Amino acid sequence: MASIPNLNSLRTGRRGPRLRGGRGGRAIPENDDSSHVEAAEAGRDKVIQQTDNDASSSRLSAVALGYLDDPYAPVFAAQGEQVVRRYPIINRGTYVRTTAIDNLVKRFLQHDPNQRKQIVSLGAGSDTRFWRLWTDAASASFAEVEYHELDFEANVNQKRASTRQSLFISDMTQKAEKGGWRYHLHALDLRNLTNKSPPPIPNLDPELPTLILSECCLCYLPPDTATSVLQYFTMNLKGLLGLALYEPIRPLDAFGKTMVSNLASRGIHLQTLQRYGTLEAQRQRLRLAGFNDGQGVRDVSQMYASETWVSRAERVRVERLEWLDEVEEWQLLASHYCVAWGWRGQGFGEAWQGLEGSRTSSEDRDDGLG
Ligand SMILES: C[S@@+](CC[C@H](N)C(=O)[O-])C[C@H]1O[C@@H](n2cnc3c(N)ncnc32)[C@H](O)[C@@H]1O
Repeated sequence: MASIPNLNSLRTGRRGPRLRGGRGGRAIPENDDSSHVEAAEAGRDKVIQQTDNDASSSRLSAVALGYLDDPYAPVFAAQGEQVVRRYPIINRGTYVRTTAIDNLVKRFLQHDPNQRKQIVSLGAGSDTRFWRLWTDAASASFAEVEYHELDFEANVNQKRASTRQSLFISDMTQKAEKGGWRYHLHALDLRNLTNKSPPPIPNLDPELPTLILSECCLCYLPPDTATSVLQYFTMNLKGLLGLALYEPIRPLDAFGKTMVSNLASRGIHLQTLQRYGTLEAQRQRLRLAGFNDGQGVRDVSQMYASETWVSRAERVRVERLEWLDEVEEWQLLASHYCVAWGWRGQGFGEAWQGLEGSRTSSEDRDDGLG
């Protein structure tokens, strides 16, 4: 399998300046080099932080066209951002990805409804799921929830400012709190969770059944770091534990190669894409990271075609929203993204039962695709 350079090996910031041998064996600090490396690293982080603008503008487009019902999305749009109408295949993809993860989360919340639960959203960016779910929960009386969002400080500061400035959001957050739903926003570089002494995540309760979400987040980390981040949670949380992730797959076919090179031209190297490029590799990855009681994975194209994920009525509704004549392109795009889920503990097995439908082994083989 082709490999890409491990950019993380260039990171020196957390270790302090490297030393190199001077004349006579004297060690001198490599300050000049390390400041360049740090600047390059900060630049790469910034590019990754800004990927949230794409997520936010895709969400706005899908909401404006009626794919998603999300009154909270405009609150977190970048200041002055206009709704840019995305291509129909992008809007449909945003719809499937959002509703698929919602489905996994709601099943988790509905299972054993009197049990207090916890959700940890990695790289949450401008995601609005907390408020959307709370609106549902208020009518469906789901369990009490501790909802944690983690992201880089720059993104968290922006989100915190938006939540404070918007009366609508602060009002909903307060109402949610009265109803037992608490929102926690943490500025944290996830890579620091792999340190020997990781920073604490305030109010994270190790005893609660927990669902971890990574919607296009862990894919920006080197695969080993992504695994270590997951292991931080599998080791520190004691009870039921589940993970739902969404990320691109199949980098090796013609479409995949174009996807990789388009991203590279923007300075984005999706580091897990090569290693976890197939459905089976995603399944195995979850197993090895400690979600070893069960795993499931479907690509977005399979999800859209399955009643388990998108009901017939929803498909009819979605297909009336706008004309999509690039059916082949849709299939291609949608087969290059997947949602994977895995768990430890019986409760998740029950909550997520039957989600893969009638999976055949050939569907998972992905031969020639990834
Ligand atoms: C493509 S955005 C997705 C945002 C959101 N999950 C969504 O789907 O709408 C990726 C997010 O992951 C965050 N992220 C990536 N690497 C991270 C890291 N090492 N620590 C914290 N956040 C990270 C980025 O800052 C960004 O907000």
